[in-house]
Amino acid sequence: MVLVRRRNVKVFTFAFLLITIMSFLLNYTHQVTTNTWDPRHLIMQFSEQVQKLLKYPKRPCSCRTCISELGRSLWFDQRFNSTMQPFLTSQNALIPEDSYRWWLKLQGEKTPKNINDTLKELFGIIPGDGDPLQERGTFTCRRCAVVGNSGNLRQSQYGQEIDSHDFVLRMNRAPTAGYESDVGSKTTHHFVYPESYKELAENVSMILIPFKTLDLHWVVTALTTGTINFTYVPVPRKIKVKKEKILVYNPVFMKYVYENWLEHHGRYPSTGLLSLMFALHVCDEVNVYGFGADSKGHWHHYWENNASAGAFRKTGVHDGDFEFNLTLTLASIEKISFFKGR
Ligand SMILES: CC(=O)N[C@H]1[C@H]([C@H](O)[C@H](O)CO)O[C@](OP(=O)(O)OC[C@H]2O[C@@H](n3ccc(N)nc3=O)[C@H](O)[C@@H]2O)(C(=O)O)C[C@@H]1O
Ligand SMILES: CC(=O)N[C@@H]1[C@@H](O[C@@H]2O[C@H](CO)[C@H](O)[C@H](O)[C@H]2O)[C@@H](O)[C@@H](CO)O[C@H]1O
Repeated sequence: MVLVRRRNVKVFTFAFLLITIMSFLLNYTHQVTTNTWDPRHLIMQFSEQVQKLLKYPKRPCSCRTCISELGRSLWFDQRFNSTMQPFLTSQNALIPEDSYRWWLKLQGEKTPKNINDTLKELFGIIPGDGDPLQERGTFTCRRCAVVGNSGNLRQSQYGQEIDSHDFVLRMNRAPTAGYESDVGSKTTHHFVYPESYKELAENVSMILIPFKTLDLHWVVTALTTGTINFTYVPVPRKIKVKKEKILVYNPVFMKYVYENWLEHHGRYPSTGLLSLMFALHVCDEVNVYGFGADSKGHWHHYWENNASAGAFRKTGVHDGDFEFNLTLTLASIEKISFFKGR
């Protein structure tokens, strides 16, 4: 009797362990979705999962390849720093002195307000707890589309494909209405600075890229008193964005992009490069659309004939050629996919 009970306990324990290990391995890639109870099929799946697990003991995502998996390109591994934090939050709002000094020079602000007071005021109004996009609790494959503003999107018919991503990141004055078949209609995150602000749909997260203290202060006033209406050009006094939807790009991350990736080319990174680098650090798969100058090397737009498209080359604020080559290099090592448009 005791012997039979012991054997039952052993069988039960063995079955329990087998089921636990199997379900762990089957869940490991999230790719096994259909359940068939054919034993041969199960054994094959089991051995496939074991092989993957042995090859990549701690995969960060369930995509075919994950951006943050190192060991594919030395060039990439030497530049990519997964500890860098793309968002400025109330938790990391103490900007180190060297980063602050660098950032302060970007637009040569003459009499900046105290940065700590400004951030305290800002995070007293917006939550400052980062973005759920960054929460990596569940083991998934985050597919992101980064959509630049290039005229090469005209007649591209990329719309549906862009909208199929989990996250769609757009920037500056980029419209979708009227251009859906080429650029899509979905936006989850929109990068702006005061001078490029456009009204956003209610469900879109606004990511402010601050290039000066005044930009941070502008968010405060644009949500309250409406007192700032000019920086180096006129800017909107008020913005219609829910406080919970406002996120802030981290100046420390900006410096990292400038040093590690841009290798000090140009005065500071463009919004396109900042968005792309942001995506590399928060997404598992990144597909890039709307990047590429016209035949004169100017940054033409898909929705307008922008007369000042070449201004950045004259002032040297951005090194468009270096940035473009960087994007192509990332594509050549298959860290991103680049869609060149027309
Ligand atoms: C006159 C001027 O200052 N133009 C700048 C404009 C302007 O301030 C905003 O559009 C205002 O809404 O902003 C910029 O950029 P812009 O808004 O033109 O474009 C966003 C990003 O898309 C990529 N791009 C754009 C056009 C093009 N033909 N090829 C591209 O690759 C680039 O990566 C670019 O960064 C900016 O913020 O970076 C950079 C531009 O130089
Ligand atoms: C064309 C140019 O050099 N304009 C600069 C302006 O640069 C723009 O800054 C934007 C952020 O505020 C964004 O980075 C855009 O891509 C840039 O073209 C600023 O540097 C401004 C500061 O006073 O000076 C203008 O001459």
